[in-house]
Amino acid sequence: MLAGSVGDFPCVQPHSSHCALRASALRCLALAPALCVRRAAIRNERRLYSRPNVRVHGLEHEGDIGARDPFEAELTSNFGDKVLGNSDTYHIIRGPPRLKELVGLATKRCVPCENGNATALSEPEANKLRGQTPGWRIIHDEGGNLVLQHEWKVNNFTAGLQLFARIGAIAEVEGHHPDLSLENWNQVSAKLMTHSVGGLTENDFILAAKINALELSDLLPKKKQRFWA
Ligand SMILES: C[C@H](O)[C@H](O)[C@H]1CNC2=NC(N)=NC(=O)C2=N1
Repeated sequence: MLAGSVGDFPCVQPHSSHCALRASALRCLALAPALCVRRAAIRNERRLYSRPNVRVHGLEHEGDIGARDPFEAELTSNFGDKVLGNSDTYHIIRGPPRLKELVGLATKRCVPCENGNATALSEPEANKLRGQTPGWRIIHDEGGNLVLQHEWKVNNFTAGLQLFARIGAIAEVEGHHPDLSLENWNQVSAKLMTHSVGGLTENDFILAAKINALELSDLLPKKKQRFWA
């Protein structure tokens, strides 16, 4: 009575459907281990492919897709100016999407600083604001005053003049103006300082952030997008 396949088991009840039910239940039981193994394999496969295996700073953050706020050390170390390889490659550290709208420098307006109410920022204060204006660096002019500078290599001389025009339009709206130069036909430089104060004020960083928000891709050579985090 015990030998053979499931179908050989005698039906102990006269009612044939009960017998069929019992036989199919036994068949399922017999198949269960194989089904369990298969289902576990599918689950495992899905688990492996459903979580992006993203490595951030040598750690594996499951589900973390990458962008993060800059660390304090990166901000104060002008990280953006010291990247390896192509030093003028854009490394955009993306904060939470609404951060810029709420508190970003680009949303602020320059304030008139003729009435002596503005004072020049100290170098540490300037360095802190510089962290919000990637691509700009702080240099000293011949008088030792702090200046915020950005250089672009544009496609051609005409692109340089167009870049002047786009920067000039913002400067006129804000009532705050950079010193612009176009040399060697495709090297544009913008230097920002608050002349009435003889140093850097928040106005300079606001204008720099607004210039950073300009769409300039049509004026600049295509560059390889590099991501670091
Ligand atoms: C009257 C006018 O608003 C002032 O002269 C503005 C014009 N643009 C300016 N631009 C800059 N960079 N510094 C200034 O002090 C300044 N002053």
